[in-house]
Amino acid sequence: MSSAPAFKPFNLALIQLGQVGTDKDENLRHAREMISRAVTGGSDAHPRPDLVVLPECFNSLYGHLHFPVYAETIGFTPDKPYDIASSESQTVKMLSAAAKEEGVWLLGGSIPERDAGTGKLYNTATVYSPQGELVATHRKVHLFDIDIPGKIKFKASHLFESETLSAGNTLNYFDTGKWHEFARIGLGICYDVRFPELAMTAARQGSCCQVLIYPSAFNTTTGPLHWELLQRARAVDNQVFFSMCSPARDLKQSYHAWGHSMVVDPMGTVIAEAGDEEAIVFAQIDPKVLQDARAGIPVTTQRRFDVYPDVSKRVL
Ligand SMILES: O=C(O)CCC(=O)C(=O)O
Repeated sequence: MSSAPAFKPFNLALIQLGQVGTDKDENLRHAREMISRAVTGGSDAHPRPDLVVLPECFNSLYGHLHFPVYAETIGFTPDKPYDIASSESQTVKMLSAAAKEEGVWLLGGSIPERDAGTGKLYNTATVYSPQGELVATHRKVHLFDIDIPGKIKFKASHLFESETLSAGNTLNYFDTGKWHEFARIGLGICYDVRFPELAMTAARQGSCCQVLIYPSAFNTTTGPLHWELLQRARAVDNQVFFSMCSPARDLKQSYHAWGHSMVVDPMGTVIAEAGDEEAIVFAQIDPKVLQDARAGIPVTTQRRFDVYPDVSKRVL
């Protein structure tokens, strides 16, 4: 079991990125520009962010036909230093430089990744320290294959993720250690939010994350139904901060993202939310809200593992 990590107030910025098109260089250029804007765009109401987040699949069009074309080899091994200079990934190099130049923690959304050993493709999130180190990755664990008759069919359509992607098989978090330690942050990607066990394991005794952040890209069918509901549910049932960062909606592309990048506090209150256009959403994360939620509604000490199993028992 991990010891309880530090949790201090910090500022979060979600980039609801627009203009993601066919040109990867242009996608990266625009993302870089928006990272700068997020860092300098604070105000009295929204102080300079400590952590900036990009959405799912931010350097590529979304869909299984695009993943092999845009995929990059990352080659990250947990607990081993990663050499950015010899990375084969153009996107990793850009994100590392951006984090270092801006002096900010960066959860660099997700990108299609090709594993150098197996050749398999993954939907992978990467995280950078303000020194530009690649400190964590998360390969999407649950692939997005759904079929709602008459509404939306990703199964066997050009968007069906498992046509080309493989599922990750590890749970991941990162600590904002060293010179400015503020939280332990659990990772997931989009459809992962539908599986409460993943959030539960990250938030509870396995790792004690206080904040869970999932780069995402819901759509205009399931977005209005479940986007907010799922985030508030994961926040309340684990008494943690929960956030998903979406691309902006672009009706010129075949995939219409829902937008509404959001931050929810441990009581289930939506404390920040975008519309559907390009935007930067700022939120102040206050540990006292988590402490008060857990003190006032002490489900943590009231669970009845003599009646039902503790499914979060696995230690990350
Ligand atoms: O779960 C949903 O409704 C949407 C999931 C999704 O868009 C994704 O995983 O990319």
